[in-house]
Amino acid sequence: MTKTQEIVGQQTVLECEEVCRWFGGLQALKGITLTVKEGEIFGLVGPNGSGKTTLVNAITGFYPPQQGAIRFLGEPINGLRPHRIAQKGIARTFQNVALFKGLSVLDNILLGRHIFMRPSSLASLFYWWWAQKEEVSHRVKVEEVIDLLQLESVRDQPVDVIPLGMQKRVELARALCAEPRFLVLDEPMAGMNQEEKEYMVRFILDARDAMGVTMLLIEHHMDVVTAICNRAVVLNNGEKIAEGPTREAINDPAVVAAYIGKTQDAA
Ligand SMILES: Nc1ncnc2c1ncn2[C@@H]1O[C@H](COP(=O)(O)OP(=O)(O)OP(=O)(O)O)[C@@H](O)[C@H]1O
Repeated sequence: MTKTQEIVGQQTVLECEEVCRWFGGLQALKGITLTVKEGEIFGLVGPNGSGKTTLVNAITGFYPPQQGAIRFLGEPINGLRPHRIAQKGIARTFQNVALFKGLSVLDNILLGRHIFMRPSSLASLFYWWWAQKEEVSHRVKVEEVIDLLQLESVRDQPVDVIPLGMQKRVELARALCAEPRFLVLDEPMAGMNQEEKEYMVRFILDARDAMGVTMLLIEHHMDVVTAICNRAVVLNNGEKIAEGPTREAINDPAVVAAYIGKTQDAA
């Protein structure tokens, strides 16, 4: 048994049941059902335009589903605003790097703590001693994550001057600082070279092991998906066409046909 299989628990963290989403006349999700267990790295794959990001946007509240149910730790979350879903323990990274240019790596990571910060800056002004204490606890978590993802050498640099591979790592760090129970990674290796990909794989596994976070991974690099995902679901044209242990799911004849079909369309 591999290390990955050993740490998968029995508790269901995320359930999607018959999730549907339309954009005007286009049905981007056609009744998607899936279940993610505690400790899993769950792969979500499929050709371009198959509905992966739409499903992630449904889970994280950006585009709530118009039909179906999404439950997090048994509690319905569809219909909640994105910030409420984040406060319940779901964090995400974005397909395109979404960092605050001009701010340092450290400040970008600190922003991951915003879900724990109190809304009243007035209270902080009067109770400055209390605010200082709070600031120290945020810093402690941030330092832990900087250490885990080996970002020490770039912590004070503006985020836009560091290489893309590191920017993606900063995004991962910011998401981990929210101490999520469930983390959605939307193409964390896009645009990376082989060496950067290998580093990122290591950091994702380290984060899962050190922080016990369950993950949903969208990824086009099939070598990465087979290496680190316990199970996977494959989408095509908004439908689930395969599901199961990763290697079995992505070698399913329907999946091979879907990818070949896309290649021919593009030719
Ligand atoms: N905001 C939107 N408005 C209109 N159509 C959208 C919107 N978001 C997604 N779509 C459409 O929904 C379908 C699924 O798109 P989605 O981005 O979820 O696919 P994907 O599998 O994530 O693709 P990729 O791998 O290229 O990121 C596509 O046809 C897309 O054009």
